[in-house]
Amino acid sequence: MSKPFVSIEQLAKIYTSASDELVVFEDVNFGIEKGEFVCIIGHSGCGKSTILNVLAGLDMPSRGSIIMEGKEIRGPSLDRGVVFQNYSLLPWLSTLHNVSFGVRARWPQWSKAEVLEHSRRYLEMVGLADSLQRKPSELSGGMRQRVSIARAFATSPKLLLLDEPFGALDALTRGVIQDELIKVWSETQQTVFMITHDVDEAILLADRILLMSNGPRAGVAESVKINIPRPRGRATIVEDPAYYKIRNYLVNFLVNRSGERKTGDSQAPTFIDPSISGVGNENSTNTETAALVAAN
Ligand SMILES: Nc1ncnc2c1ncn2[C@@H]1O[C@H](COP(=O)(O)OP(=O)(O)OP(=O)(O)O)[C@@H](O)[C@H]1O
Repeated sequence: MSKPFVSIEQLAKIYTSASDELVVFEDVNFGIEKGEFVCIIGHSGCGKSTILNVLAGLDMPSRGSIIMEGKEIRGPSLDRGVVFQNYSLLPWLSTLHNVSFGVRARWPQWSKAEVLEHSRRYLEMVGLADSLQRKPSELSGGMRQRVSIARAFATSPKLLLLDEPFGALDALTRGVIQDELIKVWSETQQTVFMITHDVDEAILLADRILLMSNGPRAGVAESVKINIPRPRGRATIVEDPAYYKIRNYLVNFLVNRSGERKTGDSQAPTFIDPSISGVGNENSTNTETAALVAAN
């Protein structure tokens, strides 16, 4: 069988001190297909950001490797774009130049006009056409995160890594930017790996959700297929018959099963399709439980 676009193989992260050894996660194996939107969910400290940082080339695993298009990831590259929760914009540059900075680095042969036109187009997609000349300090948190998203997509990375990009935003802004992310993603069909603590956000955005067991010695326990048809919208997705089955399944895992240890974990995570009859009928529909999980 051919390898997926990105292949995470036997990944482990271990911190050692003079007196102690912390195995954050081990035997992590999964693949990401080209054009796929994959979300990863798990309780705090299980190692989600570490996995994302290894994918970005910003951290090294203690064991195992990540192979992208046949080549091992060993450092940062323009092939991989990252959006962090804290925006990380350059404060002295305007909105437009925060985006064009990356675009110019990506396509050095382009003329200045081409670079600016391309950057402007992505800022328009996220609703910032009227704020091109503003500095980050003159933007709200939501607007700053839109700039980060435009900047990441504008350089057309082969893999886009989103580390809880909406974690610091209020619920209303978060919803609007989720819609914008869906719009940009459906226009570009880029491959996305995203960390979120929000079960509803993951169902809205993902083709597949990876569920991590708790650390230490965390692992990717299950891979949950989200077969709700696209386009998806926040208002309409709840009407899909599969929605609550999937949601219940995820909440049940996080509340009741994420602490379970699997033995012989070295294989791919169990593949689950909660829309199939008999799967995901756990009784945990209430919003409070989901909010609790989202906050953890
Ligand atoms: N330099 C370090 N030395 C020791 N332990 C570390 C170091 N960096 C991270 N850790 C530990 O690694 C674990 C995983 O951290 P990571 O940030 O990847 O988790 P996470 O799942 O993304 O958490 P959260 O959801 O809270 O962001 C944590 O327990 C953290 O304390």
